[in-house]
Amino acid sequence: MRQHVNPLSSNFNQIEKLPSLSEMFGDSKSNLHLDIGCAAGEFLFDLALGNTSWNYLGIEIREKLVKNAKLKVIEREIKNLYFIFGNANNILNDMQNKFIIKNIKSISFYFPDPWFKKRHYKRRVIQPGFVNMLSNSLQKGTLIFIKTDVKDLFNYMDCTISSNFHFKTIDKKDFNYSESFNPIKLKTDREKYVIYNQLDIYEKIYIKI
Ligand SMILES: C[S@@+](CC[C@H](N)C(=O)[O-])C[C@H]1O[C@@H](n2cnc3c(N)ncnc32)[C@H](O)[C@@H]1O
Repeated sequence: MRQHVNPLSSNFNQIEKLPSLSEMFGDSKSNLHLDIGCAAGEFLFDLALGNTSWNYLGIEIREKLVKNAKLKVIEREIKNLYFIFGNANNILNDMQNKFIIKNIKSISFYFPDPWFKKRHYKRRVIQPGFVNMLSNSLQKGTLIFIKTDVKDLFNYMDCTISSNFHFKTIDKKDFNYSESFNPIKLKTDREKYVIYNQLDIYEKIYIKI
């Protein structure tokens, strides 16, 4: 099992300067989806190649994975996909990067690192302060998708997001995926593993009101 990267390490205090949306994407006006903790980005490559009318942005804290993903984007000449290295919390809290939050239509937190020990909960990517920042900066109507196979982590994320009154739960049954960032319900690597091993999946969708 891989060692989780501690996002609170000072290694991640330095944030890479992000290019503008028009430097990141061929058509900067397309709807933008942000995937937080995208690992090697396989899910985003599948989405970007299958759904060229959306732009996709991945943030990942493991630098090597991001370097490789960036090289693959260049080699394959994909114009609607971009990767950022670093701790998502630091990147999105940075004033210079507010333009990203203002422009996103949806965010996914799919199978984030669970950090099982109570003293490590503060390393989990979804934190009250982070949700508060999102609620202050996201446009109304922006969607947040969470998924995990860890019940305790699901309860923690759900409680953190639901206790912010700017976010309302959307009933999954009423949700029309065909117009979302993931029209054909592609799955992440972790989700494929979880399904193969017949583990439970806990998920929820929220909308900024
Ligand atoms: C369990 S993996 C899941 C990967 C992928 N989302 C999936 O469903 O297959 C969680 C990923 O989140 C990354 N990660 C954890 N904390 C992060 C943070 N604060 N910012 C960015 N990435 C983070 C980890 O390095 C890891 O690649």
